[in-house]
Amino acid sequence: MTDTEETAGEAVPEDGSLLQVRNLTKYFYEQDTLLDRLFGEEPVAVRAVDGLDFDIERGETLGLVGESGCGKSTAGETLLRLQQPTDGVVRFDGQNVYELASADLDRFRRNAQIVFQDPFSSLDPRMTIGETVKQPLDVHDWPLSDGEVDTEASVTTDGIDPDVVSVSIADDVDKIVPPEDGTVTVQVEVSENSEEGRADDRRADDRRADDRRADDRRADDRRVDTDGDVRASVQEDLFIEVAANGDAVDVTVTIDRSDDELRRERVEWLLDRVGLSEDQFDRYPHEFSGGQRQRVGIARALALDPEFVVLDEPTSALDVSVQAQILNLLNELQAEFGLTYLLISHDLSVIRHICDRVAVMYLGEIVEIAPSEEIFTQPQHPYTEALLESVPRVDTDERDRDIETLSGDVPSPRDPPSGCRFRTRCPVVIPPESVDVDQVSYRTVLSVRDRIRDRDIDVEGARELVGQEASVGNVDERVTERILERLFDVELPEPHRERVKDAVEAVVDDDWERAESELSAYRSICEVVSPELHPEADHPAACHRRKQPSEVRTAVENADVSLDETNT
Ligand SMILES: Nc1ncnc2c1ncn2[C@@H]1O[C@H](COP(=O)(O)OP(=O)(O)OP(=O)(O)O)[C@@H](O)[C@H]1O
Repeated sequence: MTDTEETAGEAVPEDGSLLQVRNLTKYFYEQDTLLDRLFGEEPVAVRAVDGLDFDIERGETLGLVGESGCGKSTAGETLLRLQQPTDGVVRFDGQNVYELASADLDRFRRNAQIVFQDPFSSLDPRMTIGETVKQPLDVHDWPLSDGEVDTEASVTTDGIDPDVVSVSIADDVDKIVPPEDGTVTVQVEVSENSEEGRADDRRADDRRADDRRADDRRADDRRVDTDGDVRASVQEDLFIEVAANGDAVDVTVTIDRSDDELRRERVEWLLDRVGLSEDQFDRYPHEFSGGQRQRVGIARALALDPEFVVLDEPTSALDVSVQAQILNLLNELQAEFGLTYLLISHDLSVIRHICDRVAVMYLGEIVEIAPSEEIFTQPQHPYTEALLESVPRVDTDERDRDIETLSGDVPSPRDPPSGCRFRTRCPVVIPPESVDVDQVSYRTVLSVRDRIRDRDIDVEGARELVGQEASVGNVDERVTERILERLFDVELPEPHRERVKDAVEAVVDDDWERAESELSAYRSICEVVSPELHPEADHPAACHRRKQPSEVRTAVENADVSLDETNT
């Protein structure tokens, strides 16, 4: 059975990972309206996410890093099923999330949440922050009671014959007490009531008259009720009533609050847990700072007690001084609630602060994935090396690294470069064996060649300029020289300058095909074969200079170009 044929109900994780992503692909189609089709326009695919493979272990934080526009947010949203994938499978706890329906889908939606980048626009200004955090609880009808769950009492007695005690537990206590193996067990203690207990009981009665919900609690954090000589207690968030009738003792345990009251209690607890205060429940977002608003966003994401949270640039809209506080909070919450995170960020210093492993993304693809420290100390992909240039150095070894910085913009995902997508900006493109050339000259020749391919050389403009000059001699030769001057400003060594000159002469002759063939010998394996992540490598990098899967090596061998081993 293939991944796509898999049934939603199957819960068979391949290993212990919480999340398994296989070939996750998301294309957006432009020029795809009815009108476009009427006018004969072809749909254009924006390849935002193009075949991602990774796992996230339980309790782990995986970082997804890359420049703006490389597809990080689309990946995060697609794996949460906020966007429909074009292809691929995401298994959460062994289940294919794209095939989930009804109750399974609801469970996934509760279990997998997102914190958005911008705490200013992600909160509704008309809702109080309490309402904002409470909204997912309302939408999912929290707290949930499962009719299949059994309830039972575990009764301990002191001075009371256990045989005379009868305990009734409300069916819906699983809204508060989590079941284990399909059963909720409530610990009930029944004992003789002491003088001290009676006094407490009278005080509790007085308080109950004022506010039963909030104050009916004793110092030992248990709910207590007494009747005559009998005292019964249960965990503090449940309500207990005891009735001593002759020799019989009847104990009833209920929840005693409406769902709405329970939701409010949870929101107050969450606000407190993220460093805000329950008193702020009725305040509006505009009364809060950016950091506080992001705390609200985090409380909201945690409202339904998820296992997995996508953190999409959670600190990039915040002042640097506040960023560390939010990252520390996320760390604490992860430890407290056993959360698993996917942290999306363009900022490697944020990634370093919090991630166990890092996946580096470029133009819709993962180009390197490894434990966080290895990414920072032994980057394998030239793109990762270039990204690291923007991060302040931590130790001397790293300070001494000698790496060229990243130039230019990320190419359009509408028409990504062939082969290695990074090769148009890569400082270490591999030349063919037959071409002995330094990297700067090689990249210069390639850029001339690409302009010839794109017919992007203005011969007429050069002719006009030459026509205005008062020089003598062959016009075409002067036009060629003029174009060469404009195309590059480095001194190209021979024979490369001569070859480029021949190509430009062909352009001036208006023979673009001959021009292309003059430079065809410069074709790099990087533009012919796509490098891949080796599935068995500990630290895979999608670069021809690194260990490649056998199918890539075969494609390289079969290609018309071969790797120059001296450059690897
Ligand atoms: N709805 C859409 N329609 C068409 N193209 C889209 C759509 N959403 C995103 N894209 C394109 O997909 C590519 C990836 O965008 P995405 O927002 O996922 O990148 P990113 O790495 O998260 O960048 P940023 O940090 O700037 O959000 C971009 O080129 C973007 O323009």
